Amino acid sequence: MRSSWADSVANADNSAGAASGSNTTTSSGAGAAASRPARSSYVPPHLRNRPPASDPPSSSQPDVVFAAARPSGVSAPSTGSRWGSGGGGHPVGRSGFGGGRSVGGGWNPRTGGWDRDQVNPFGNEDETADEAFGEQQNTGINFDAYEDIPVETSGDNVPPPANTFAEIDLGAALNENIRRCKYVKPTPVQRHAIPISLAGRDLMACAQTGSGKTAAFCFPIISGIMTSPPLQKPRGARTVFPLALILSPTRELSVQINEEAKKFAYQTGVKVVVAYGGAPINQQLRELERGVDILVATPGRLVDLLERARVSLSMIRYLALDEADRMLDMGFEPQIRKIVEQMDMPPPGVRQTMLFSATFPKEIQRLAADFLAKYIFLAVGRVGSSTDLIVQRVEFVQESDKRSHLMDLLHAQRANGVQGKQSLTLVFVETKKGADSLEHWLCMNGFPATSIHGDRTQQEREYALRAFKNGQAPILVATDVAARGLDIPHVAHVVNFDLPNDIDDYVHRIGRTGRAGKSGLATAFFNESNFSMAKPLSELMLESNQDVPAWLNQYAARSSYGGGGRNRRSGSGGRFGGRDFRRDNSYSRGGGGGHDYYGGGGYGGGGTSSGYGGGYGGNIHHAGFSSAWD
Ligand SMILES: Nc1ncnc2c1ncn2[C@@H]1O[C@H](COP(=O)(O)OP(=O)(O)OP(=O)(O)O)[C@@H](O)[C@H]1O
Repeated sequence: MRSSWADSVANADNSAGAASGSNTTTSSGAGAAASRPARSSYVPPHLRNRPPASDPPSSSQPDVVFAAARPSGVSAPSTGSRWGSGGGGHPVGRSGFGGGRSVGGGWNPRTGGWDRDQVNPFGNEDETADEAFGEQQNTGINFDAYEDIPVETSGDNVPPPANTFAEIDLGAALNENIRRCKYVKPTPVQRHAIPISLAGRDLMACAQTGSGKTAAFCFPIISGIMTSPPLQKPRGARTVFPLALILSPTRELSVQINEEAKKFAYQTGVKVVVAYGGAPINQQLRELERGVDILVATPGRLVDLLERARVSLSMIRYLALDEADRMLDMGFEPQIRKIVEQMDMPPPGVRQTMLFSATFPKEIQRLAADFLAKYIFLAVGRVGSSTDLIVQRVEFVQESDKRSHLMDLLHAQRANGVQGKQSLTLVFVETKKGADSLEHWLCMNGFPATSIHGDRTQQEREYALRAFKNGQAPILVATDVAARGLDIPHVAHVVNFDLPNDIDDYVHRIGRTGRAGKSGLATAFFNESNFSMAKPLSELMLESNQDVPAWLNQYAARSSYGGGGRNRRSGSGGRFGGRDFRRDNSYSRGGGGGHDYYGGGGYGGGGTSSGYGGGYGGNIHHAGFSSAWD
């Protein structure tokens, strides 16, 4: 562990220790597991060791909270205040401008006019941006934590990384928004990915959760649209022609990317619109008709819009898939192929394609290559690794003891002040039913909780997320619908109440904490039913400098390779095996019609476009760090 962030991690560690130390329901070894006491009837922790009358469960708090977690007359989320009060043009990048809340708009440098529809996504933040900048530069964001991360790039003629935003020519308006976002310097994935994308190259990028991938694909898209000459868009009856498409697997993530992209695109003249399922399509159609350059969408809603001929992809110049491995796994692949290959989108090589995720199993990399042309592979940290900003704990908890154990953790957090006003806990469970039932049980026991899963209406999902973010319900019980991409400040603790079957899902889940250089805590409940996860979990923990319990190592030793789940860690032949699949000697696609390949990589010939010229160009940058990366 490095000293720059050791203190904060140690604090989290202490609280975790306190949180788990009080518990006697967990055993600490596989051997101990065998001699576990018989199941006892459950007594809520707050009633234990107390006279019955002295501490009755609160009856009012749960009801209030439970009611608060349900929508009633929910209003649409506010995206911020309206910008400015007067009309008239204003120079791009002018600081300290306005901050007013009345109707207004924003300067559109692309049309050279005033854009009435533009909303100031920075709200009042912008009023104080000037003072804040320089004084509170990214308070709480510890970039030193990322400095040592090994970076691997492979591909032909990789553009050099940039160390500062100033080195990258993103344009004045975008630079101003970066300043408003209080981003002082690029994160490692941004340093590498932005110059690659600005050079027009396709990219498959893998970087740890919370390391700034959203900006890494948004900045080049916005900058590219800003600097290119305006295209004459066809005048289809009611069809719109976006120039960029950003696809993400969940509605909430699409909403979040839209909000981020709107900030980055503010006063650039680049219009961002979001379309996702579960929300009224007519409202989204009206938004689209007002103009769209960047369309952020979930696949299902986009297919709907394409089939209604309300969106055409014929002018797409940029395609970004966030959580790309998820987008190309079995659930989504047919829809993605339909959108990308069977509609009117320009082919690879004509459009520019960027794929981003924190995890990228090799079999998915192989599929993804179909969407790319002569691409550069970028890995910041090992592919699929978790950041060591997250303190990971695994505790042996039998199914029947999980609720009691969770309550112990939550009580200890309260006692230790870890769950202060702004400190949030995200609890992952396997099923939607399980989420409902745990939420209800927590509320009944005095813990303000809400839940998010696929059986809740979109309104309920958005309401739950809002209640969680604003601390009204500081415990969110979630299925995997909340596992990827969501950037929620102040999530201090992620609890894997039910472990997933796939180590990549675990990486994304715990990645909801420990973001942007902050530390976080993740606790997993493990029992015999998670046997297949023992090995990948212990490997992952070891790799991210965590203490692996001896009993977990014993389970790992007993488990066979490849058992259960998509265990790419074991399958890829070693802890540090996850990287560009093209470097794998066994890479052979046999006679396919791919667009891009490495010459000499065992590719089976017959490609329809150019081979990967110039031989293999792999680079590994170690910023003063020698690891087992090689
Ligand atoms: N250069 C920067 N300086 C400061 N903060 C940044 C910078 N870039 C991004 N951030 C912040 O870091 C946080 C995480 O970024 P982001 O959500 O893009 O992560 P991610 O890599 O996409 O994570 P995930 O894999 O979970 O989707 C966000 O709050 C974002 O505003």
